[in-house]
Amino acid sequence: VSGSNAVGTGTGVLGDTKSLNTTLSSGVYYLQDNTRGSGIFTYDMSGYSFFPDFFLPGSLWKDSDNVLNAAKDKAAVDAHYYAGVTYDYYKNVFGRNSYDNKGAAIKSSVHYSSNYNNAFWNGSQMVYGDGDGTNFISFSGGIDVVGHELTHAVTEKSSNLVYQNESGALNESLSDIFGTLIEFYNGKNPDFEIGEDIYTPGTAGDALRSMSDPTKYGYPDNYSNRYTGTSDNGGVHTNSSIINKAAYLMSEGGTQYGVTVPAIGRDKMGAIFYRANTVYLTSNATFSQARAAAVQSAADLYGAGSAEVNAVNKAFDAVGVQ
Ligand SMILES: CCC(=O)Oc1c(C)cccc1C(=O)O
Ligand SMILES: [Ca+2]
Ligand SMILES: [Ca+2]
Ligand SMILES: [Zn+2]
Repeated sequence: VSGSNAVGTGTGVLGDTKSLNTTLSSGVYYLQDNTRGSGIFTYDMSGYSFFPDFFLPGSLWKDSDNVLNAAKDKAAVDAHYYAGVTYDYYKNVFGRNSYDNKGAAIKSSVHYSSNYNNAFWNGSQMVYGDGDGTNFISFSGGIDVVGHELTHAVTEKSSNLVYQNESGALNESLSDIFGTLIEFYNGKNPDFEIGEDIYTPGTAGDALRSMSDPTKYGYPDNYSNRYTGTSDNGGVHTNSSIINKAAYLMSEGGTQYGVTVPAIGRDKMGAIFYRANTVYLTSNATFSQARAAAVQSAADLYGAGSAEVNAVNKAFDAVGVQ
């Protein structure tokens, strides 16, 4: 909408208060943030569940008084706010202007379908279900989830890794890696777990996936244990854990299967994977090619014989990827 920039307040999925960039137009406030790129726009799908995709993005979220503290506001508040944090991360850390590096508008729809236990990037926008309330609550309540979804768009505009088999697992891992780095950038209860804030509200301490110990949830932490079947596009949400573990080890250090990996820290790990995604990886990359891309990226950034290059090699050794 055309109008004037405003700042509202909102209550998030977890009950936390945050300020929101909104737009005032003809006496109505909209979740339209004009301060970032070509804007961040959050829409309402109102839980409509009959062929919902036909109705995406839904209606631009409107509010009467710029105070978004109602129950139905929470998912929209977090989708909007965390999209802004994700924009800020890519802009401030890598100088990237939105997911396409050309300031593309960022669109999110919340209350997609009903009891919908998923979140996804549909090729044009982010879409968030509210969960069934037992297995999941509103997906936009997890900053690592929001960062994960928008990173699918970054990847699509960069390596464009094909969403199946090893390239698909790499695609998924990049989303988990940057979803996590965005969670650390935001600075509130950061961890190397995925989706912990919106998974099983009745159970504390669990998550969808763990980067530090994938086996906690039955996922592989080495290439020899990879899934080779056809479900989930050839195990993209399973085999991603192999690369997630390598990224975790590079960042935090550790030893597994007799291989000790020295820590280089989150920022350098992020810089290496960002350069791999934007400079070296091709759409059909294998895990082995991802290792080569990460090694080359580390060499470019820190020198061929650097401690960072050594850490990358050791991390991929530790997960059995040559
Ligand atoms: C951490 C975010 C995530 O994994 O979202 C998905 C879910 C919950 C189900 C199916 C696909 C995705 C995805 O975005 O890969
Ligand atoms: Ca997390
Ligand atoms: Ca839980
Ligand atoms: Zn994903």
